[in-house]
Amino acid sequence: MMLLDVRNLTVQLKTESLDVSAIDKMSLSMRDGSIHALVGETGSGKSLFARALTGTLSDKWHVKADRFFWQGEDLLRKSEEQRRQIISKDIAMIFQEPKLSLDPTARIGEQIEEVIPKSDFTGSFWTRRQERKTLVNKLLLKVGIKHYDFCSNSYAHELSEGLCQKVNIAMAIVRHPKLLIADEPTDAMESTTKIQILRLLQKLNESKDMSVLLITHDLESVVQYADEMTLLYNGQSVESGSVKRLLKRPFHPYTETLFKSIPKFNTEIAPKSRLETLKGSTPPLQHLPIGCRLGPRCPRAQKECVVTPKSVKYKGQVFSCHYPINMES
Ligand SMILES: Nc1ncnc2c1ncn2[C@@H]1O[C@H](COP(=O)(O)OP(=O)(O)OP(=O)(O)O)[C@@H](O)[C@H]1O
Repeated sequence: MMLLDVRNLTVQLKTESLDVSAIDKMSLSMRDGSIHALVGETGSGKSLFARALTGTLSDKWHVKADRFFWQGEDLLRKSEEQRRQIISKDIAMIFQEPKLSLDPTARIGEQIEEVIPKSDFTGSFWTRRQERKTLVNKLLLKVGIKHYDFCSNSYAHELSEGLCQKVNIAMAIVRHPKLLIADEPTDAMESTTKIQILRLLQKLNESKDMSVLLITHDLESVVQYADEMTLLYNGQSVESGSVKRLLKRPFHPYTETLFKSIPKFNTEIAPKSRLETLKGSTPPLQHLPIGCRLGPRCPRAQKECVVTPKSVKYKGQVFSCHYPINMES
């Protein structure tokens, strides 16, 4: 079943000097129980998309979409309040820089206790204190923290980044969300900690049947941990589909270049030769090209590319390009 189906989501920034679509008709469909990666260079709009989904953008951003289905339910037909209730019950989010998400003035245990729903406490008033402690310890154990007493008695600054991210995950799963949005959860972490966090998310996905939207620019993690991916360039969805298929046969030239820019995925490259990259750099929000935003950097761009390409579904993948590659095979 489809967990999430968003079509043509646009996020506009309207100020006195600027009126621009930071996200331009982006679509994303996610299967229930999957790990879906949302991939894109820095500034491509990954976090904006996540915040638009969860309704946490400020008033200067204007969000509209043609379709927003959650577990088969049309959320666009609901009132804002109903939408907020559904989303806050079913979707949780963790962020990069895990220490900043925690309160520096409270011990970890106290912070976790605060997010445990009252309905989880079943004992009498006199046993509450012990019950709270047991629930906190159980949660910490669930995210792989064996020294739970030490952890719950500490402040965020006394713990490592990896431990703080595990605490954030513990707090996020306390209400058993259907979807966990992990916004660059391992950014700037050293590789062993990064693997621990990604494995934990994978384990929770398998054991708790919790879907994960993994926001990242790290393609190696995507290939290892995600089932499906959506690739974003400058606020436009480029291509989406199963990670394995996209790696094997991308239809969009941007997807191909991105995979080829990583030596591990570019087996044809001769020793000491240059890795493939696109010329130029991503334009700022104030100077976005019209039509396909990759146009000025794309080796296959032609006149037609000044018109935004429509999404095409082909062999299980969805891509937006006037001149796709690998179509004949
Ligand atoms: N509060 C804001 N005010 C103005 N522009 C913003 C704001 N937040 C984001 N943007 C712009 O919106 C675009 C998308 O930003 P976003 O943070 O979603 O990118 P991202 O893909 O998540 O990048 P990163 O990987 O660096 O987190 C960027 O051009 C960014 O400069």
